[in-house]
Amino acid sequence: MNKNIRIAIQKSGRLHDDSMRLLKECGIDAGNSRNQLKVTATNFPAELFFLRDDDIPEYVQDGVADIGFVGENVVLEKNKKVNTIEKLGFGKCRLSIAVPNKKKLKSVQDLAGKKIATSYPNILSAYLKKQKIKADIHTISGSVEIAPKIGLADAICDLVSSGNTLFSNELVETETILQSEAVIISTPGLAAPQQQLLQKLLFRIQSVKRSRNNKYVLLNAPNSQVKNICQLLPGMRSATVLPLAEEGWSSIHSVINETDFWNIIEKLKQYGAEGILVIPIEKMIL
Ligand SMILES: Nc1ncnc2c1ncn2[C@@H]1O[C@H](COP(=O)(O)OP(=O)(O)OP(=O)(O)O)[C@@H](O)[C@H]1O
Ligand SMILES: O=P(O)(O)OC[C@H]1O[C@H](OP(=O)(O)OP(=O)(O)O)[C@H](O)[C@@H]1O
Ligand SMILES: [Mg+2]
Repeated sequence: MNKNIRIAIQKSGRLHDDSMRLLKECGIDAGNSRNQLKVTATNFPAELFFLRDDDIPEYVQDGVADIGFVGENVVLEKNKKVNTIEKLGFGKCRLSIAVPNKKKLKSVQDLAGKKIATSYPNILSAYLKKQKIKADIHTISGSVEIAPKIGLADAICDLVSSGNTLFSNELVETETILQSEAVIISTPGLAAPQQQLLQKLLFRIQSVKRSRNNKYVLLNAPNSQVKNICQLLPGMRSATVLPLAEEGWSSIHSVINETDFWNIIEKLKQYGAEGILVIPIEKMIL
């Protein structure tokens, strides 16, 4: 019986490096795996399969791989029988409809009877059906943004992140169909040993994600403000307060969420905090 968990990762492309980095931060090392299609991790019972991202949902559905790291956009488009387990926080993008900026196609309704080029025919057709619009979907596997310019389509439906590709092809986004990021998918009916390994991996991934979203803060504050500052910085259980050598002052240590960071820093300054240090956290285990 296989004692390893088999993990499908994109071979090359947008998700490869972030997937490998995440595994590494979870203590799973695949050594120098650049040109191999299958490697065995050295310090975790895992095998990594390097595949085209389009194939990952099917391999996971069929149990060839136990789990896979892949974009939600691909999971929805392929519509295979897999379970989506966890968002990974990278590969963030959106699937949008865009039209040439000189054309008068402002709303979705204007797409009726038009030709739309996309690599996501299933997601697009479900969306158009929901909007009760009949349009002609033209499926292509890449370079979608060029389609209107070469007379292949009136509009496109493709992934957008910075918007640079749309801009340089004189396209404007009119509708967002889907927000996407990389996720873990798993095969239905995962065997017990692999289920245990998946739980172990998820525990590690959640600790890494939490640490990426939080910062360790150290600061000095007058004793009169310690209570106010501790309310602002509740930390994991509570802030740590230590006396400074200088009478009347304390050092406060805590953890804050990245998204609250600047708002809280401003308030800390108002409470007289000084010498504020903000330090990345490597792992965060509750
Ligand atoms: N511009 C982007 N910004 C952020 N994430 C993106 C972007 N474009 C795509 N992604 C995410 O990364 C995934 C992989 O994108 P990539 O362009 O590498 O795919 P691909 O060319 O189909 O690769 P493959 O050779 O494996 O088939 C996409 O499915 C999506 O989830
Ligand atoms: O909004 P932007 O930041 O410009 O990103 C969007 C582009 O990124 C993706 O392609 P990618 O660059 O991965 O190349 P590919 O088409 O070869 O997959 C996507 O298909 C868009 O073309
Ligand atoms: Mg692909």
